[in-house]
Amino acid sequence: MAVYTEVSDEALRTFLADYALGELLAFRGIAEGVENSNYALKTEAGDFILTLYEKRVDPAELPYFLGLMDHLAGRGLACPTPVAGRDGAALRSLAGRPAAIVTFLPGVWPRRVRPEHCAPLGRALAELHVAGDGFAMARPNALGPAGWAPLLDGCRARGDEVQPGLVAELDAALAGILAAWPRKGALHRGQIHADLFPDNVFFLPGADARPRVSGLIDFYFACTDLLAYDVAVCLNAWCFEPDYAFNVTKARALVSAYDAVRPLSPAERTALPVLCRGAALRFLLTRLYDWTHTPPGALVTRKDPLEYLRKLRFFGQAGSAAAIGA
Ligand SMILES: Nc1ncnc2c1ncn2[C@@H]1O[C@H](COP(=O)(O)OP(=O)(O)OP(=O)(O)O)[C@@H](O)[C@H]1O
Ligand SMILES: N[C@@H](CCO)C(=O)O
Repeated sequence: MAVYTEVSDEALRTFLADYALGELLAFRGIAEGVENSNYALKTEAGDFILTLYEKRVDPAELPYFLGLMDHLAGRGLACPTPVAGRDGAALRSLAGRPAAIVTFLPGVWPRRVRPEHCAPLGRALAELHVAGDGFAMARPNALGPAGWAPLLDGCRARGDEVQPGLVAELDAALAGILAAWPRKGALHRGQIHADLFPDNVFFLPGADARPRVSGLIDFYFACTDLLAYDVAVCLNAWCFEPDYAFNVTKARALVSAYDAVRPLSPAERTALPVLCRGAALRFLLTRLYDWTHTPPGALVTRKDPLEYLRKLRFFGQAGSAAAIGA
């Protein structure tokens, strides 16, 4: 569940009085998501999402996230648009937490990814990268290569409880990835989503009944980093079957649709295998950290780290970019 902070009727009415959204018509907590408290809000002005930012979000970073969504939506990307209060500020406070209202996006995220989802996803990712151009703020990727060794150190004591030998395997993988990582300036940088998993991409059927992307959400890992790394995140999150087999048809659809909007440079294409290994390690490490640090009974849903060990091993032996659909 993801309603950590309860909002009383009275607090909500006082909060909404600072917006020009008309009367409140409906309000309910949303169970999905693990990071923040989310509410669906309906007023005379339409449908919105109210988010109360919880402990894992640094309030100092919220102007970047909200500013980026505003910039991308202004460039026509289907992402939530922050709604400003009467005083022009979108970032406010409610029930003792930083809070913001964003526009509601219609659509449903795919519970089971089909090949037909992958081309629209690739196109939407490239559109995000193109639309991010010109956004003036920057945010370093806290979960990028420099963050992996400290994360692994945090898992050292209990990592092998998840699988014997895991920590040594990850030490070796990390060393290999860092040695092969693209040097500074070699690949294009920009604003990336960095967590574009299926539960963050909404689809609706298009006129031809094929899925089309209706919205991208959850920009709270967004940062300024290698654009091709975002492609690597998507190859990890979208292109494996439930039995962990890599589906190269999905990968080709994703990469070629991306490439049609924002052509990958030869250097980006060549780097994709190591970027995929890095992305697999990133999700493995954050999952392993949560797995070994979350007390039983906590509200946070723990995700399986070993899913990403399999992906890391796959990308470690996959070899060329062609083998992973690029
Ligand atoms: N702009 C939006 N339009 C429609 N639904 C939304 C929107 N933003 C969030 N939601 C709904 O709220 C749910 C949780 O949102 P989100 O994934 O951002 O939560 P979170 O707690 O920050 O995330 P996570 O745990 O995935 O990092 C989504 O699955 C979706 O159902
Ligand atoms: N997408 C991440 C969770 C953080 O949003 C994962 O699956 O590990």
